[in-house]
Formats: sequence, C-alpha cells, structure tokens
Amino acid sequence: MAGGKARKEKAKPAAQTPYQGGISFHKSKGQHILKNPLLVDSIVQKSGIKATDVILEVGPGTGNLTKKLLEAGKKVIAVEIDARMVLELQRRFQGTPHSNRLQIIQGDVLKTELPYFDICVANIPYQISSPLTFKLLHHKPAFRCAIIMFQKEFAMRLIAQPGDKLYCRLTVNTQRLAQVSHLLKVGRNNFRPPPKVDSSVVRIEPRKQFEVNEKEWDGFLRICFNRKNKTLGSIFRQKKVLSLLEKNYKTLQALNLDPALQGAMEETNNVMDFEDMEMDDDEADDEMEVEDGNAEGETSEFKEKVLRVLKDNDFENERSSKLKLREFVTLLSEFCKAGIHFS
Ligand SMILES: C[S@@+](CC[C@H](N)C(=O)[O-])C[C@H]1O[C@@H](n2cnc3c(N)ncnc32)[C@H](O)[C@@H]1O
Repeated sequence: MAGGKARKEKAKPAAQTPYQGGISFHKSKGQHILKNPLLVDSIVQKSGIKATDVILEVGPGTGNLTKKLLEAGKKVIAVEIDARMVLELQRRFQGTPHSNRLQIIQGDVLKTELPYFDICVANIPYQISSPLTFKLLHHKPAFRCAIIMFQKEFAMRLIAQPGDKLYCRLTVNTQRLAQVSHLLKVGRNNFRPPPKVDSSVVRIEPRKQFEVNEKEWDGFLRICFNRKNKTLGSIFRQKKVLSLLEKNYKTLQALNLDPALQGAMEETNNVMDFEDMEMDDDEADDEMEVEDGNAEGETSEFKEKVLRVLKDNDFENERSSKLKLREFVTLLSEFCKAGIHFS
C-alpha cells in the first residue's frame, strides 16, 4: 500500500450488501434499490403470495425483490424500463432454477399492455405513482391485490378518511375502486441511494365499485375538491362552475331536441370537457368574491336549479373534506337526475 496508514476496511455483513451489478443509478428513473434483505422478506411475507400466483413486478431493478418473489410464486412478470437493468436481471437469473419462471418485459409500464396477473408486488419509481395506480385499478380481469411501496405522503393520501388533512380527490378516486390499507413504514436508509423522502408499503384490493359514469365522476370531483374546505353551497355558487354547468346543460338540451346533432357531437367530442378546475388559494378567493353574483350568461333560474339539488339533499353546508365516498356518489346521482351534468 502506498504511503499513509494501512486502514482495515470493516467488512460489511453480506446480508446488508444489495446486488447492484456495478450499475450506476439514475434518479430520473426513480432508481432506489432495496438494500435491506429483512425488509424485502417482510414485504414478500405480508403480500400473502400463493405458490400458484402469477406476480407482476414493476421496476425490478437489479432483482433483489424479484429473487424472493420467484421463490414465493409460480411466475414473475417484471416490467423494467432501463435496458441496463434488464441485462443485469438476465445475467443474475440465467442458469438458475428460477430462470424459466421469470418473464422480463423491457419498456415503460405505463405504455405496456399488461398481461394477466394475480398479484402485483413492487417498489416503484415514485414519479409514476398516480398513473400506475389507476392503470392497475382499471386492469381487466381484476387482480387479487397489489402490494406497493409509495412515497409516504402519497400512501397516506390513499388511505385517508373523511376529515383527515390528506383526504383529497386522489383518496376518493382510489377508494371508489379499491380498499387500501397501510402495511409498513419504511425509512429512507433502506434504499441505495437513499431517497429524500420516507416511504410506506400499502395493500390495494380492487373491490366491487360504486357504479358511476367515469367522465361525470371525474368532472364532478374536480369541482367538489376545487376548495375542499369550502361548503358545497359556496363552491357551486362560483361563476366559473355555474357557467360550465349551464353550458353542459344547454348543450345536452340541444342534443335531446335534435338527434342529428348527437352524431356530430360524438365525433368532435370536445364541447363538454372540463378543464382541471383545481385552483390555488388566491385564485379561489377571487372566485369566492363573486360567488353570489350572476355569471355572464348564467341565469338565476339555472343557479336555483343547482342550489335546489344541494338544499333538498342536505349538502349545501357540507364540505368535500368531510364527505364520505357514498355521499359523493349520492350527490352526483341527484345532480344527474336534475339534468345537471359534468361531462
Ligand atoms: C425504486 S427502483 C426499484 C428497484 C427494485 N425493485 C428494488 O426494489 O431494489 C424502481 C425501478 O423502476 C424502473 N422504472 C422507472 N420508471 C419505469 C417505468 N416507467 N416503467 C418500468 N420501470 C420503470 C427503474 O429503472 C428502477 O429499476
């Protein structure tokens, strides 16, 4: 050894050394691999995998979780975007008894048509949390459950209950499609490199849905959660909201009167799209100032019609931050019965 004192490197216990395959990690792809084998074991154990299960893994990386999943289930389908990781996975499992039970799909999971799977177990890149969750929840046939590592705050939004600070549109949208429960808190030091945030593992179980028209539901919730702590009475008095609803109302009336227009509308399909109505606080306060004034083109008759639905069903003084999923479904249905539509 050249110069200096010879320092003895403390050998790391083998169990704490994650398989990295000499690869450098890209933050842009959310590459934080699990380095704690006890945590990997715990995730697999809590997943309740059956020996007959086909498992979907999103973002297998260098395969630390994949290895345990192969030991627990019948087959693992792993979708990985990074060609270097795919190569590493192939090297790692080639010639092992597991190799013929591992199917690797190279690509972006959000753009991949997913095959059948019973269960999804994954430590995902956090930037795709929301689109991936809804892609999975709309996958047919429905899977049994998904055990997914998310950024802690995202996970808390998924499991929030009415009245909780983090209860939001994401919560209601997810809970309409699934039961979500918290499984594990995970500190950032369980990953290499450690992310800037803590994480949580949750269980998502698709459930029998409240049947709604998806487009109506989406438009309706965007309005309700526009300011989740304001009363619905005040939200539905807003100029912007009333004029959008009245535009929809008039368009639908015109369509009903003239069936020839319906075909044309279906082709263009552009008249009734709601823009994303979530506002920041300042914008929303500006809107509140004009809340009782009549919007341009919006009639007081129409405003009465909207408010009547809220009053008759005791929703006028309710706030979205405290409304249960079932109550959102009821209110939407009452609006639709009155001919007030959101898509
Ligand atoms: C948080 S790491 C998890 C790695 C491994 N599962 C583990 O726990 O050690 C996320 C992995 O997802 C991959 N990835 C990122 N974006 C992806 C996408 N859109 N589709 C599929 N894989 C993706 C990354 O390349 C990375 O391997």
